[in-house]
Amino acid sequence: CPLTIPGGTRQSPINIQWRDSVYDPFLKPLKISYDPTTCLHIWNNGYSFLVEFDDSTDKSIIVGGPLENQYRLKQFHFHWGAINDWGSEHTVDSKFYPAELHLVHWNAVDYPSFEDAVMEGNGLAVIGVFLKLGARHEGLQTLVDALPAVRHKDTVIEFDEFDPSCLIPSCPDYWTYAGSLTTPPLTESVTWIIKKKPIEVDEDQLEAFRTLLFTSDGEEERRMVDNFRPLQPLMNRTVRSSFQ
Ligand SMILES: NS(=O)(=O)c1ccc(C(=O)NCc2cccc(O)c2)cc1
Ligand SMILES: [Zn+2]
Repeated sequence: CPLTIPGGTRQSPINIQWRDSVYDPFLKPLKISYDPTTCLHIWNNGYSFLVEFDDSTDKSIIVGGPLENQYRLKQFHFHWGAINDWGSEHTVDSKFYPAELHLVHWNAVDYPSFEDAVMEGNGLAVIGVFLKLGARHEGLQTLVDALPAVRHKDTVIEFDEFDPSCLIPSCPDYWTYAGSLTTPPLTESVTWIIKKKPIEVDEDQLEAFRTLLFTSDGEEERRMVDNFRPLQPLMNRTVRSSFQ
């Protein structure tokens, strides 16, 4: 079944060709309501650093946009480059951003667990936010200050009272398309919602991401950079926009 076999028909990331995206007037505004008390910890999983949330209730959810029902926030993480010329997973008109934020949600209405939802075509919804070089981002700084404590793979620290909506641009415009996870198992279960407007972060904040390591304590150090998947073919898909 194409849903679970990578090399399938709806792989991510893709290049978003602005002029080929189709305005869909029936797309609703995306409603985001996160409860900062659901924030649990930050951990370095050897691919990226993730901030994980308690997803045992509907306290932190998104609804609307292209989604049929509400989805629960499970974690967010980033992808970035060794230098500012690349690092994002998606591109816009073939332009890379230096980093990209992914807020990962799962359909707890139709499925009993994240592990089940990840195998279903409508199981996940990921909000993608581009990061561009500019002013220092105060909300991101609380995260950056915690990174030295998760420098090595498989390290974790408690992290609470963080509201990730501070990392999402207020401009409501987004693109959306049917895609997949961008790391193994690459399952084709993601409704992607890519915000049109990037957030601004400064050079020191991007450099802080690059001080993380793919490797565990005691192993030969390998800097955690360029943790983005190559672009995948669009195949028989249309990217819709919520804006004209
Ligand atoms: N970069 S991404 O947002 O596409 C992405 C989001 C989540 C995950 C993820 O949760 N991987 C772990 C996983 C996957 C399938 C089943 C599991 O139990 C865990 C991977 C990539
Ligand atoms: Zn990701």
